[in-house]
Amino acid sequence: MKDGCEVKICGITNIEDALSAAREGADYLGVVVEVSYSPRSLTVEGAREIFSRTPLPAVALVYQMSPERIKYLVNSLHPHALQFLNLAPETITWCKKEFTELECWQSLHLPPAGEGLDRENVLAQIKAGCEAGADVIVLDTAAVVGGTQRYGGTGRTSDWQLVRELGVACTVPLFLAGGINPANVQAAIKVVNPEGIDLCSGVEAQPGKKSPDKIRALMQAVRETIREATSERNG
Ligand SMILES: O=C(O)c1ccccc1NCC(=O)[C@H](O)[C@H](O)COP(=O)(O)O
Repeated sequence: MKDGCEVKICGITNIEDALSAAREGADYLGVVVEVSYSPRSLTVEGAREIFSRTPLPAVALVYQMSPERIKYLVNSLHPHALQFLNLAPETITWCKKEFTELECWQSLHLPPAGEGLDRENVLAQIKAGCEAGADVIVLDTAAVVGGTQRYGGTGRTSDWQLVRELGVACTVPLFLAGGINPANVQAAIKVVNPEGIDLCSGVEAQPGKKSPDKIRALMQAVRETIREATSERNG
């Protein structure tokens, strides 16, 4: 088990939730920006208060955004990182040249646990993201929710044993996402041993609104898992 596990609380839609994530000790927050299929999506203008007031490094999640709009977003919000929801090796390479301080995170999607997976295809995507210069690979679950195919915020877990195996191909930090909540986070960390976890619906009171109590319970469980692993390692 690694020495720690970073936590990104994603799908933040308001400054109160951003401050609550910071208070409870999260490492990053994520804001979905101009992604039409997300119920948690904000416009660049609507996200301004969160990015300007949060004490945490803030990640802007985008889907097929044009280079012009990316420039506008970066110059308006000054995010710590852009997270690409579609496989975007060329955009990552361009961003790293254009904005030298900006981190680029790449989301990749797996089916829910128990559904078939094209292993070689996922490995090729991990390789493409890493070679393009991604700073972090996020392995998330894609699933049909309410009759619609969704690429994030599904509340569904993937096959974590498989994620652990696929993660070996990552030459950059791996974050696990998809269906993580206070009740299963210990198992998620123990099975996958990721550098970080990324979660959204598992700490919500209702869609789009976080529960401070759930964030606290999640963070306590993460700390407990790391503490146990450290004391086991030290005998
Ligand atoms: O949260 C959303 O609504 C969302 C929609 C479309 C793409 C990404 C989205 N969220 C991004 C995240 O990074 C979530 O933390 C990740 O998908 C895990 O979500 P969940 O299964 O709800 O924990």
